[in-house]
Amino acid sequence: MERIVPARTPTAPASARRWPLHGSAATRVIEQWAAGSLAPHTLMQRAGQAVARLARAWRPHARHILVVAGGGNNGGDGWLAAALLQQHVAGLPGARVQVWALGDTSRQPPDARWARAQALAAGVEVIGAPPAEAAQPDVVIDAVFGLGLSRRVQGSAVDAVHWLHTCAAPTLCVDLPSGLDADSGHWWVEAPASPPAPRLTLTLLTLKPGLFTGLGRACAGDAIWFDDLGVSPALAPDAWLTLPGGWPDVPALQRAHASHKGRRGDVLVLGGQLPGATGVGMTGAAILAGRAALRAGAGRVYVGLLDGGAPMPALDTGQPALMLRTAEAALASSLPEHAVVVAGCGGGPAMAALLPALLARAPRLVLDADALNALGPLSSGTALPEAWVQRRKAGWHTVLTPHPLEAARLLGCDSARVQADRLAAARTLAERLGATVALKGSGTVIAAPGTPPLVNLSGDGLLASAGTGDVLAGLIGARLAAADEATLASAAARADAVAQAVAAHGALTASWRGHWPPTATDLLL
Ligand SMILES: NC(=O)C1=CN([C@@H]2O[C@H](COP(=O)(O)OP(=O)(O)OC[C@H]3O[C@@H](n4cnc5c(N)ncnc54)[C@H](OP(=O)(O)O)[C@@H]3O)[C@@H](O)[C@H]2O)[C@@H](O)CC1
Ligand SMILES: Nc1ncnc2c1ncn2[C@@H]1O[C@H](COP(=O)(O)OP(=O)(O)O)[C@@H](O)[C@H]1O
Repeated sequence: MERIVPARTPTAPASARRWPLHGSAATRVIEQWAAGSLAPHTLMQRAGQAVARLARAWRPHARHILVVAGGGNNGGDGWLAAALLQQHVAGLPGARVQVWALGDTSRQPPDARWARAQALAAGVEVIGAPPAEAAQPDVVIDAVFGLGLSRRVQGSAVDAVHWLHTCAAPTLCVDLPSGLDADSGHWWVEAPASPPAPRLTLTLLTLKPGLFTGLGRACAGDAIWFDDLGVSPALAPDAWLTLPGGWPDVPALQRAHASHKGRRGDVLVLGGQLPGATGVGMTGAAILAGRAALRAGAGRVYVGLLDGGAPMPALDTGQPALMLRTAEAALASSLPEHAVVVAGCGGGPAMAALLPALLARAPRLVLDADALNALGPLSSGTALPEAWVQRRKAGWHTVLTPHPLEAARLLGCDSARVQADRLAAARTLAERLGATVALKGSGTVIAAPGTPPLVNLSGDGLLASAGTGDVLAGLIGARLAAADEATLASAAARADAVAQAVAAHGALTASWRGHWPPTATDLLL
């Protein structure tokens, strides 16, 4: 059994911290393959044992244990855990193991029927409704739905799932929090996704993508544990969960004595509309991206501001090393050809006019915010603009960093649709544009053509404030600027590089100990 969340900060090389993610279809194949080579009920026995072991380790003094068991094999895991916990607490004062049984037991699959028989033989108490408020259990085990849920919850299970998500007792979820879609992190029931009590999830056999993106992290609780039930899946993963370290590599920079700023890579940020005639300024966004690129080790960082008729600031007093200029001046130079261009942060509508030149000139281009909005819908029914075709032919690198609404605009749908299947949304955009896509949010998904997507493990809700996306864009710019062309040769390598920057960005809040949540500027201190 391994704890995946909270993650330990990696010190190992980039590839050391990655775990295969298998969706429901792949997990079924693995389950069938394993079940075929093991004695009957072995997998469920191992699953029930793992659940009981973790429940005891987490709440060693629990005497009143409630298992909420559904009608399928997820419920089976719960029934077996109840049998084992009953044996453990039997004879202790106040001991009580109850199973709130849902579903039609006459339709239980064979493994679950066997597990239920074990529990009844062990003497667990079966109940048909939740315990009264006054008799709150010390710990609850959520075994209503696991892998078998792929549509809206119906019937009596609705109330049970709602109860589970509002009850005040610590809750251990078996395989998946009931209500969560294993593949997408979509939530299939009307109930608060963030429960009030401490909870953890023990996922079994495989790690499922839905636990780590969308609403997965919010529903799964403070910790996610994994038990492979002794089975090593010989099946290619649908995606990878990543926590790459190794960047920025400060010791390597210290060792590079003969280095100079020209070797560390240049970044040009284009955006940051100044408050001109419209009175609306977004200069800070470009400054944040520039500061982040500099902080992360880029040798020279230029910020080209969209002037909008307002006077240019002479410098960024917080980071005077940033070289400020107008966007026009930046574009009149050769910077777009040789620097990594990060375009769009606070760019406003003026970004649209600059975009064609950037697409045609910048071999390494990161498109964020208003640069994405300026792209317009790139729905599959229409031909891609010629500039995209040419970029692909030339093997140029484009990174898109949409948040869900920006992704929805690009896909011509709404953000709920994007959030309902973040992996699919990121993959679609990446394949369509031949680009690397970082779909931001809880569990940022990094997708590139022809390679399984990556789901980032670092970061948390402390990042949910204005400007943190600009910081990420700057970090990605710096990461690309640090790479020589050979190391970005494949789509998978480019995705890895972007994933390193996303992981470093998420890690910025991990050590935050301030009284207040950090602002985007605080992240760069
Ligand atoms: N076999 C083994 O040895 C191992 C199994 N393992 C465990 O099995 C789990 C998968 O079990 P599973 O395939 O039986 O699915 P599960 O999550 O229990 O759901 C099925 C039940 O839910 C019901 N139901 C579904 N949708 C519904 C809805 N919308 N609204 C209402 N009801 C709905 C459905 O009812 P039905 O659709 O049949 O009417 C049925 O009763 C997996 O997550 C893991 O915990 C692992 O430990 C490995 C070893
Ligand atoms: N709950 C969360 N968990 C992890 N990361 C988050 C969460 N909320 C926001 N973030 C991250 O914060 C950043 C916000 O970016 P964005 O929405 O573009 O903000 P802005 O445009 O104001 O800079 C993204 O990198 C996103 O992944």
